[in-house]
Amino acid sequence: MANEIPTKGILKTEALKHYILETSAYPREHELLKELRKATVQKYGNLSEMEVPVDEGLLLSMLLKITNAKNTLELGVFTGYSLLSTALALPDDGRITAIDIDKEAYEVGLEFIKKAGVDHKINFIHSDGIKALDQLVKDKKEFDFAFADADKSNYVNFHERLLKLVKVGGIIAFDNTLWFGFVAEDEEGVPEHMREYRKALIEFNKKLALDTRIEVSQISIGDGVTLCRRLFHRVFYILNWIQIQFFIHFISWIFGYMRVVLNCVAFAVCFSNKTLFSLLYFFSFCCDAVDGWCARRFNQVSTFGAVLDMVTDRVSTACLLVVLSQVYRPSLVFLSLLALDIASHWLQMYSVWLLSFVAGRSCHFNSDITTLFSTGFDIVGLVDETDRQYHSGENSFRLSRIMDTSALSRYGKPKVLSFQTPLHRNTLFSAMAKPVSIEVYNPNGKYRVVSTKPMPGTRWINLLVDQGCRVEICHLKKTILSVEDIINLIGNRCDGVIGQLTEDWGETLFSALSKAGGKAFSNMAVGYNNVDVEAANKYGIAVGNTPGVLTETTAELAASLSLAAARRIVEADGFMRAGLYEGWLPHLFVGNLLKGQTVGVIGAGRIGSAYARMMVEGFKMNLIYFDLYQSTRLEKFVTAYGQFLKANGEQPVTWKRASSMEEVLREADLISLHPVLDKTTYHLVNKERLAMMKKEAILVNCSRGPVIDEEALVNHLRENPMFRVGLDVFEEEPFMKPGLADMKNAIVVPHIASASKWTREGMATLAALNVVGRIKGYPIWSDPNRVDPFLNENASPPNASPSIVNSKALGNELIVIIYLERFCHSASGSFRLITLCRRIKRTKTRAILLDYDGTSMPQGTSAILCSLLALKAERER
Ligand SMILES: NC(=O)C1=CN([C@@H]2O[C@H](COP(=O)(O)OP(=O)(O)OC[C@H]3O[C@@H](n4cnc5c(N)ncnc54)[C@H](O)[C@@H]3O)[C@@H](O)[C@H]2O)C=CC1
Ligand SMILES: O=C(O)C(=O)CO
Repeated sequence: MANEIPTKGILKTEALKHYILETSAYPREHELLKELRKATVQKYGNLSEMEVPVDEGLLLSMLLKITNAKNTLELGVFTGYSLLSTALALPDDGRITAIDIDKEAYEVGLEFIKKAGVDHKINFIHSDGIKALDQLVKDKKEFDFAFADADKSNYVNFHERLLKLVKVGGIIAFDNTLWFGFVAEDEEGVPEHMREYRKALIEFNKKLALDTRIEVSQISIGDGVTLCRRLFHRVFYILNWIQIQFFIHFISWIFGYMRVVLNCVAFAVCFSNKTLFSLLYFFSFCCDAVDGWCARRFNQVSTFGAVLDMVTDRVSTACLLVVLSQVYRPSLVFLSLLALDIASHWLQMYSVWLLSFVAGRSCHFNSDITTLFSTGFDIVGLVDETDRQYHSGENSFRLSRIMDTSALSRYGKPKVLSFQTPLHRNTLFSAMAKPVSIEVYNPNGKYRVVSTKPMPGTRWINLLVDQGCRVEICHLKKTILSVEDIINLIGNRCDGVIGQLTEDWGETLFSALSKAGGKAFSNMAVGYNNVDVEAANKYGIAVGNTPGVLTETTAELAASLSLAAARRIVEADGFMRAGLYEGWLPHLFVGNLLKGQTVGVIGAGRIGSAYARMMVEGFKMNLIYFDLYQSTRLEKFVTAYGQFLKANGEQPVTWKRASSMEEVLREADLISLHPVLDKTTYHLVNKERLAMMKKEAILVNCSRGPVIDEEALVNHLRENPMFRVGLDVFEEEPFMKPGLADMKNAIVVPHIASASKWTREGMATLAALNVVGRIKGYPIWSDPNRVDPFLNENASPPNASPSIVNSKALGNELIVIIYLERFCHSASGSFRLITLCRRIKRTKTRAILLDYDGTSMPQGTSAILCSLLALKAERER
């Protein structure tokens, strides 16, 4: 009994603990964790209780994912249950520094860690905890997350070190902080061998509760886990080493007053003695007053003020020296004043180091303001003249401008700044109230490109950085940025912005961008109804969009909504989850069969055509479409597919180009809207047009919300329960018109039609290339329907902007794109290609030759070679 360890858990009953484990923990436990648990019990028997319990392992895993931790520290590994849980939760490039004095136990788990294929994430340090932590502190390592489960009597010491190692906002988790529940029991009832840790943990818990550097949450899982979120701010001072103004100010202020007092005393003494001395003292006193006035009046901004301040300062000291040496022994006076002066300067200089000593690792000094704003310091002390120009690479910042709230808030991260005047203090505090977070890549880049939102993938960032851009990504926790927010982001100097369809890009923003020297804006969207292109033209700013890359993804969502509406999938899902399903019934959720019915497409552009092809080919539907232009390729596709079906003895599909939209509405069973949103398509589907549709028709909208009059739609849905809609977009996003959410015959999703990983990464890439292309003066890709060369991750993109919607208005040069496939059918095609290539060469037009797979051929490839390649490719097909 003496060395037995009670089972872990502080819950009311064992049964409750088992309930938790059986119900939610064991079913979710990774197979290899299960095996590791068994192996630990086999080797360590009852001591295996030292291992992290399963539900705690799941908590750790979730915490790591929620916090996007990448670099973690584990202190006390034992056989590695929490280590394996962590390794499984971290991304592939995540890293764990694991420290334990017992290598043998670690090796028990290593086998399973290797089996899981996550051993590359672990750096095991076989060492005593304190020693290893000290070394990490010395090496200036930084972690997102730390898990401490080692010698409990050392928790206080671990904590101090971990606070230096875990970044601000990062989490330190201490295990066993309720020590089998013994922390709340009298010592007598606690087994002797467990008393030492009980005592240490009681002390430790008290300390944590009072520690202002952290936020604490005590979790009653296992035998207690305490989560500490590091709050302690890193202090960052921009210093001008010659004038450490903040401290000089503070101390010279004290000494200044001391001098005034001294003067007064001396003045009083001397007055009774000699009139001349009194006059000199009086003069000295005046000098001090002028000194003070100068400091306030000019705030040391103007050189004149600073010089005057300095001169009066010196004169007043000199006067004091002269006067005092008349009264007392000159050498004594001189020496004591000199000592005072030196002491004051010494203090001024060293107070900064003193501060750094007090703040420890948290205090950093630098005069590079770019680093300051990009490294995420929480407190920034500006210790300098307010109008100093800071340089960092090619970026320069005027501190006085940064002091302006709007400019400051765009840098976001620094929250508190030291200051020289109340004016600045107010500005800085109002900036603090509005924290914005900006992530910066390539701080020394030549061109400043701002993205108003983080965008998926990293290729777009890399491409911008490769082209010499400093990339600033706004992480403001606000879904829709206001015009003001974006003006702040643009700031004084900005070459280009990547924005979102939720932002209002009109006159105000284009004017601000133009003033900041901007040349390009790109929507991360194909639709650009949020952009006033005329205003952009006025300021000579290129407007980009991202066509093509989202065609199939968007069409797939339209198809999904069509099926979900036709087969009532969402309604049925809700029914099932509500526990209403009692067994199969002939009438249960009967919907529409699509095969053989007519699909209507309004707006048969890229997405509309792709959707039509999916529905025709996938579900053998007949097509009726309406568009301002004929879609020959779509018609050819349906004709060919119809012939194929016929040849196989099936009912052929048909197509029809409607002469009016109404014709589509009347005839189709399923209608999908894919036009652009402009004046002609606003409320295209209104009350009257809804009434024209079949009572059991399905309407899908993956274009833009205002294409449908949503209020009229809600009424129509209410009056026609068999009419169904699938909506991805809404008239006043993010809101739905009253009543829509209650309609069972409506399926609503939050504007996710283009939300596939590949597409969103591609959209980001196209948007970035639009912007950088224009900044660098590249020509514009003339075929936005074929943007594949820009999306090929294995090749450099062509030196062009993929899609600029106002290229004509701006008079930009277009790139001529030659598709080999168009010329490769015959020798005559090949000859035409040679002629074309020669002409292009002669006229010095920029041209890009596209191979079959969409990759661009090296510039300057000879025409003959191209045609040979074309012929060869044709033969291989
Ligand atoms: N919900 C979502 O997440 C997404 C929505 N969209 C929306 O879909 C729209 C279409 O995108 P794409 O197919 O790539 O553009 P697109 O330009 O290839 O196709 C638009 C088609 O609408 C036609 N059109 C214009 N005015 C019309 C009118 N009054 N009546 C009938 N047809 C008209 C045009 O002739 C063109 O064929 C975008 O403008 C965007 O607003 C696009 C992608 C994703
Ligand atoms: O590209 C667009 O227009 C979108 O709606 C993005 O999903």
